[in-house]
Amino acid sequence: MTAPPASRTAPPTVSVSGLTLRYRGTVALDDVSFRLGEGVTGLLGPNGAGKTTLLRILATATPPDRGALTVLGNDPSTVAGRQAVRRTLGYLPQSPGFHPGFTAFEFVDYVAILKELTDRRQRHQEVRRRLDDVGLADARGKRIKALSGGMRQRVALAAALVGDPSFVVLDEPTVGLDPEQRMRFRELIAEAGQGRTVLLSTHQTEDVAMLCHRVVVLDRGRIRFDGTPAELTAAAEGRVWSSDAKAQGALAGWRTGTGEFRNLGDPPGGAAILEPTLEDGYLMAIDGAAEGAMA
Ligand SMILES: Nc1ncnc2c1ncn2[C@@H]1O[C@H](COP(=O)(O)OP(=O)(O)OP(=O)(O)O)[C@@H](O)[C@H]1O
Repeated sequence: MTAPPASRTAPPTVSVSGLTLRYRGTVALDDVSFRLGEGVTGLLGPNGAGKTTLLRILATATPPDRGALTVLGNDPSTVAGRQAVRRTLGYLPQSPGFHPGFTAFEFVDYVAILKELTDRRQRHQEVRRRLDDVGLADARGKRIKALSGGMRQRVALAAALVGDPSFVVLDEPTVGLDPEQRMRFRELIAEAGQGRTVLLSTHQTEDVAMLCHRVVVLDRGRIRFDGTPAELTAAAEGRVWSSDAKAQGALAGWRTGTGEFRNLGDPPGGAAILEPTLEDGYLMAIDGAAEGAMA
């Protein structure tokens, strides 16, 4: 886990209050409020929790039905505010929507043009720099359709970081990557978090444990936890135990490689208590089982 940035006491970059959004009958976000400052914050939640919806609102791609949002003091509900937010924003969406015929350079350059980097020479320099940073210096001229999944993700990250945005929104950037690529991505995201506000949506609790100074857990459109990864892990303290057979009444329990069962929930008296992991804390949060510690 990275140390909290020194500027944590600085005013928040992003402030969200009472965000609510429905899709016909589905409440995707229900009265969501939080603040983000410098550094990498993880956003964890199961499928359908509302993560992408929240990120799309933060990236000004979708307006909320209700609630207020400010990014570096700008209000995206006005046209001028939206433009100001977009100038300070880097967004890696869940499906980056590449034009497969574009080269890596052309795609990042296209995003740089949308970000209003008008001076051609400076823009091209910036595009080369971002592609170099993600290790794609030799693949600049390659067509996106000829790149591997991991390389495409790196192009998408270069596009998110072009123009040096202050606020970076990453929607599951490590999905589908092999362990080595994920490690490389962690380095890049940690670097991106230096001096910037980064919100990282992921299903990987390991990514959060290794990268984030803070974690927000979203489930069924509501925030279930907001704190440090250590606090989320501590929420499962005394709630994980081992047994020879699957424990009755456990929230979750599975046989591990040693043949013993690892159980999560309310342990029986005398149970062999195990050290919790961040994933245990996360599972408790989404089961609403550790209510005292939850938001
Ligand atoms: N365009 C849409 N029309 C109708 N319902 C939608 C739409 N987009 C999302 N939803 C619903 O809103 C809820 C939140 O979806 P969202 O994609 O934000 O979740 P998520 O946490 O990003 O999920 P995942 O981890 O699977 O990507 C889900 O119930 C989803 O089915």
